Amino acid sequence: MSGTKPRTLYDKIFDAHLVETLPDGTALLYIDRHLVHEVTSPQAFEGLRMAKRPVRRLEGTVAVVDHNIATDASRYTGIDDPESRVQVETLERNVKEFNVPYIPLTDARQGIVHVIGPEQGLSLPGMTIVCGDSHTSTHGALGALAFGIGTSEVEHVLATQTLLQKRAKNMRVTVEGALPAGCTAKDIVLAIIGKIGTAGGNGHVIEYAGSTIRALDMAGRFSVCNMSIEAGARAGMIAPDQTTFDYVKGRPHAPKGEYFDRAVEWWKTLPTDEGAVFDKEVFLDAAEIVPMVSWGTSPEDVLPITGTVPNPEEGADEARRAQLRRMVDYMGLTPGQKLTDLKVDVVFIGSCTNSRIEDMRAAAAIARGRRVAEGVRAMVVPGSGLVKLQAEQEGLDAVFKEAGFEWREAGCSMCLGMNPDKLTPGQRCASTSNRNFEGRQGPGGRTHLCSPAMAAAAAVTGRLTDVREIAEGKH
Ligand SMILES: CC(C)[C@H](C(=O)O)[C@@H](O)C(=O)O
Ligand code: SF4
Repeated sequence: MSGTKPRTLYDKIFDAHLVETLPDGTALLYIDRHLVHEVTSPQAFEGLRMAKRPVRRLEGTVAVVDHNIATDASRYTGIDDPESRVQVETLERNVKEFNVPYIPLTDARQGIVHVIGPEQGLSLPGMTIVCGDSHTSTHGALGALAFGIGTSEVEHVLATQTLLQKRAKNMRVTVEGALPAGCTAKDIVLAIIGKIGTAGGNGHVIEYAGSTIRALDMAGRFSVCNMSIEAGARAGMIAPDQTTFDYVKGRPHAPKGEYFDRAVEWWKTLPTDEGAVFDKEVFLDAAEIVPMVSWGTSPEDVLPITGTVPNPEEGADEARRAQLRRMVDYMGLTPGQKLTDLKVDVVFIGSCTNSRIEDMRAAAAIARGRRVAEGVRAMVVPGSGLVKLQAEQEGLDAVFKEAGFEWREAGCSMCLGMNPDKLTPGQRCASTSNRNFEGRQGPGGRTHLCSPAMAAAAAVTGRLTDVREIAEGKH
């Protein structure tokens, strides 16, 4: 502990969970919540089995399937792909054998691990939260320390409920001012990564601060923290405030009554102290943010939708020029081409970045009374069964279906090519997910990351579109 020295949100949660510091300076941290999915857990359970160890703290652990499952009715009749099938069946066997709490496919609460954690109140402010998944940073939006771990660490947490960690450096990204029309949390985080690059957060935990961040609802905060890993950071966090407490209150696993009030008292002590020093600080003026879209194959290769495809020959050095040439080629682009001239084949609205009810509403607002353009496949994939139910209660499914969108079951879906929802080679997709790597949505697929409203706009016009034109009645 650092006595009266002003501390950051990250330092406070880290210190509160410190079991001991090893001679080499590595910290042993207590882990409050361990989320488990089918991709990164098989060898971890196998390790326990071989060592004849039980899961140390069952009530701190919860498992769900999300990556490998289909998002149509075929999900209930078995998985065709052998690798996917083995992963799902293995998880189901493991949770039975080890008694781990499990949310099965047939349960309305099933969904993407980073959507259901907060939704169920399993992820709470002040917690340490881990999962064998890089986008665990999402949960940091609650004012928690949440990060992805590798499979051997999954085994360590299962066995001991602790984790060995090196303390990260503190970085603060401050965004100030009112968000311009047509812009969302997704545009904020794409703009941040565009500015600091995919290595900008290396070795750091990012705290997002400033009036623009404070004004975001929880869904927006999850979107921002979700992509911290795309900026190279270990985790992303936002200080808990009234927005957080209101979100958490009444959730199934959140503390109740007097316990909730006591928890809030502690949560209120977590925000970074006045005078705490950050190792790195970045500032953004919200007024400069415009609806963003990625054009290349890395999340830092983003541009305002009003932009044009860069000319690789203008790259700073030969390495960058070669990289730009490759991206332009892979993405099937011509330098100087207007981004709004790019025709899309597929639109994907979903993923742990943008599949909450607020995202569904934002996309539906654009879809309402319009039609998906000829030849475009547009799919909407809610992040959980409960998001799906809520959207249906609000009539959003009808809005989407009338407009020609597919309305699917919850899962990771086309965010990554691990289940039947895939792009075919050469297909161009406007996607609300978080990664645009080569082949990410299927071999040869071309991904353009954007917000739900921007993705819906692309669906109805058939090309990348400035959502502000829709608001102006141009489409
Ligand atoms: C499958 C899993 C390990 C992976 C991750 O860690 O992020 C996936 O969720 C992803 O988004 O690429
Ligand atoms: S939705 Fe995408 S990013 Fe999120 S956990 Fe699933 S595969 Fe990973």
